[in-house]
Amino acid sequence: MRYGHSVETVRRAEAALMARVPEGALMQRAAAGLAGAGTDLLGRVYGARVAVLVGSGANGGDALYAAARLLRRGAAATAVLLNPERAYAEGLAAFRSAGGRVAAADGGARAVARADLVLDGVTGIGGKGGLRPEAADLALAARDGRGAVLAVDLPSGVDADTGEVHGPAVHADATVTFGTYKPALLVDPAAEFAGALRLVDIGLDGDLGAPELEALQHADAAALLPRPSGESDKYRRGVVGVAAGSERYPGAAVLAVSGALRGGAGAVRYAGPGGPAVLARHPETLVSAGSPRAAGRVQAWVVGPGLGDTSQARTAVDDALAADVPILVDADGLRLLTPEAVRRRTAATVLTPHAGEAAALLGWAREDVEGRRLHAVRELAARFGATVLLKGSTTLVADPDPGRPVRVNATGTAWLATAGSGDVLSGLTGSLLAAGLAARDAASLGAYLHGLSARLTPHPLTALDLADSLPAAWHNVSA
Ligand SMILES: NC(=O)C1=CN([C@@H]2O[C@H](COP(=O)(O)OP(=O)(O)OC[C@H]3O[C@@H](n4cnc5c(N)ncnc54)[C@H](OP(=O)(O)O)[C@@H]3O)[C@@H](O)[C@H]2O)[C@@H](O)CC1
Ligand SMILES: Nc1ncnc2c1ncn2[C@@H]1O[C@H](COP(=O)(O)OP(=O)(O)O)[C@@H](O)[C@H]1O
Ligand SMILES: [K+]
Repeated sequence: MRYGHSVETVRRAEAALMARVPEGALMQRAAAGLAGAGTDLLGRVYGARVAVLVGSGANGGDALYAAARLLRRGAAATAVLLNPERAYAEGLAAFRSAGGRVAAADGGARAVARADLVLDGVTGIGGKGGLRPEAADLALAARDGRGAVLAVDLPSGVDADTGEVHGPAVHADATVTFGTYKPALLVDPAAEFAGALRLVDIGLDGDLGAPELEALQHADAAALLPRPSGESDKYRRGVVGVAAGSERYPGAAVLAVSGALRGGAGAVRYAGPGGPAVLARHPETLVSAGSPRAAGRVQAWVVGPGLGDTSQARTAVDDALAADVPILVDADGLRLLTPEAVRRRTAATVLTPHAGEAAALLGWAREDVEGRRLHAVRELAARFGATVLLKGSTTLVADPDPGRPVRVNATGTAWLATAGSGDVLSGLTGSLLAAGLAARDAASLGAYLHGLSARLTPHPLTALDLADSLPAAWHNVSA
């Protein structure tokens, strides 16, 4: 598992560790990691030009010490001090004694424009609000300059805990972060500013408390994959019901079923008007034309993709909500439910909105959901008392228990932004529910396999291609 911790947790761990190690040791560990990453970006340090953006906190101190290391290896470095009286004094002294220059008050942008490498040490976990104007100007100069931009701990200007970005921020090619990931490095829009991530171990692990965020890694996904055993038969493996598609949108039924068939359940029952289209593509499906209540027993229902808003659609949603098995509600299904109906349920409910659907459920503007994804997904989970998978450039899974870390999916790719790929995800995740996974595991494993499958599919991909690559994603995870 990869973890993201809040600023408060990091500060507490840092204080506990600092009490046990010599003064300055953590900053030296940070600076060594940073100089290593800078070296990798530069390729050749000797003769390279480095610009160092220095705010008035320890983030600037890290950058100055790292630049001192690069100076000793033959680089030329210029520091741009945002607040000359308050730059990290010991770091500045080390930088100067290694031969570093300080830019004149108006020479910062020029130093940045000419640099091969820009070290962004304006703000780290101490940053508050959007960048101030002078810092914002330097962030823009770094973006427009020719050199690589390496952010120290976080790209300056992003909100460490929420992943929100208010105004200009440094757009980094890479970020070196210390001790643990911060939520902003894993959640858009901030994560977009961070570039490639490198975690430097500064010895914080033992002192870190509970994380805010966690991201499945291959081994975690492998451990969750349902596998048939000697005692398995198709019913014991779990049967997933799919109530999706309509006369108008029969394709959604086909796509949801194609995901469901590759999710580990032993059988897929389809209930609704899309039966002929489903059978034409997937003859192994158990098809009935009526509502979920009239279909046979299942261990989980998927309801919503392409349902429309007819009375038949409403009945399908009501039936699924009334079933005493885990359900996943997506797309049109989300428009047809109320928080009360979801809260009344005793079995698990997974809601899978994209930003527009989440906005409608919350009564927010879509941009607010996209700008405040962590807040939105937590708020939805709390209001509905359900597990919520919020789709988009970052996929997040929040549990109704607010004490549990939000899961963030690291496998996604923008190639997933293709019509019908969400239907495949619904079927897949519902199938994992039917196979017996807990709601947050099913949702986060579903997102993991879905993203991985997109990476294994030649581009540009279609939703059906994506479903066809799911077995390869399973194999990739379990190999
Ligand atoms: N955790 C650890 O274990 C370790 C942490 N380490 C490092 O320490 C960093 C945290 O250092 P920190 O606490 O000194 O705060 P930091 O991020 O430098 O920024 C604060 C300064 O920025 C300013 N400022 C604020 N907002 C601003 C804005 N919008 N626009 C412009 N300026 C703004 C604000 O200035 P002021 O408001 O006071 O004028 C304040 O002085 C951490 O990220 C990591 O790099 C490592 O050394 C290794 C061990
Ligand atoms: N920019 C992006 N980066 C990564 N994944 C994306 C991006 N845009 C969309 N996705 C993913 O693509 C899928 C789209 O689902 P959805 O919005 O329900 O589309 P549809 O209704 O057409 O099936 C989701 O899994 C979502 O997370
Ligand atoms: K920074």
